Amino acid sequence: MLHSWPHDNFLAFSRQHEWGGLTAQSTTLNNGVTVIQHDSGVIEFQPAENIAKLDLVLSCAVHGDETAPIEICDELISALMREELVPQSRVLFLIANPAAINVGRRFVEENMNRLFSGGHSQGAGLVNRERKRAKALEGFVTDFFAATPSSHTRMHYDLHTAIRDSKHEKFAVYPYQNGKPYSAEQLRLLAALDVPVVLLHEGPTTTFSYFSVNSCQAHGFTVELGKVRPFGENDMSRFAKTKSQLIALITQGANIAAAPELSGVQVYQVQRSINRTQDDFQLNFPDDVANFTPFKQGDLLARDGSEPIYAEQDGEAIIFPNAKVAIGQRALLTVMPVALQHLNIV
Ligand SMILES: O=C(O)CCC(=O)N[C@@H](CCC(=O)O)C(=O)O
Ligand SMILES: [Zn+2]
Repeated sequence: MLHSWPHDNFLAFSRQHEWGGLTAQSTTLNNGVTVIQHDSGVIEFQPAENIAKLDLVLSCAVHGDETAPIEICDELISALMREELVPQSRVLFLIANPAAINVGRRFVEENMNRLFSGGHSQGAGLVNRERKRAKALEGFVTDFFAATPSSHTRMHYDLHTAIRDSKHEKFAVYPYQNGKPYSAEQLRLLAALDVPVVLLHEGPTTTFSYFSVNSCQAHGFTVELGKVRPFGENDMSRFAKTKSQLIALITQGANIAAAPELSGVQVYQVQRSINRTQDDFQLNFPDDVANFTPFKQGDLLARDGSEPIYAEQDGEAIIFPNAKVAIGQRALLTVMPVALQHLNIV
């Protein structure tokens, strides 16, 4: 069924059609930009000529309560629709989970960011709307990147905010690279995005950003921009530098001066990804302990049933601790700082 198009706010439209399944519609703006609404929460901007040779995916609301990235994408989409911004790059915006936005929660039935790269099909016969949506989003991203030559720069920023405070307000998760080197240019672009701290995953995951790396050969990152807050409680001035860099990528492409030098980038290597396996999983530190808090070797971090979990080395720090995750899912990451010169960066 075709819906009035173009409507005056894509986020509101997407929240009205929260699980998608809509017929694609397109329009051409006065400035020659083609806009394709592939589905609810899936909108693509094609410049008349992709001068920048950058194909950029910006996703938000993989978790519905992480509102600051949703507000950023909403503002960028509206500015592009009003022709206040003229893209030189192809941009695909994904408002991943409008249903979770509508209930103000991380997810409705299942954590969408554990459903990519086949996660949506694990567990015999288990089907839910987040699994179907995750699979559909994989298709949109695959088709978006496949539509242009592999010589284009392919980038995917999956924009999040974190549940806890963090010693580093903004940081990116650099997904496992399957043995390929890390990109100096991408690290510098992240620093220019006001994201000077990077976490290197130690193996494959079922996150959205790893899907784009592993299945689309894109530069994909989970970008943590701040703290989870309800709509209207974000101090959007804290995201000004990030938003202006996103505008620069959209309007000038990745060949913009990725200003900051690598020397300003801090890198951590994930040491362990600790899953909750028992009903009685408890963290041994309070909720106000921030991401990147270091512990001493031998400190008790958590108990998984009767199994104690200790810090294995002095300075081992915690990331994303969450005792409420589903059984079998990640309850925390531990990381150690690593020197740039020890990494395979090109
Ligand atoms: O603050 C938290 O506990 C989680 C914040 C968040 O949603 N982080 C992502 C990280 C994904 C990745 O490891 O690339 C997630 O947990 O899905
Ligand atoms: Zn998130």
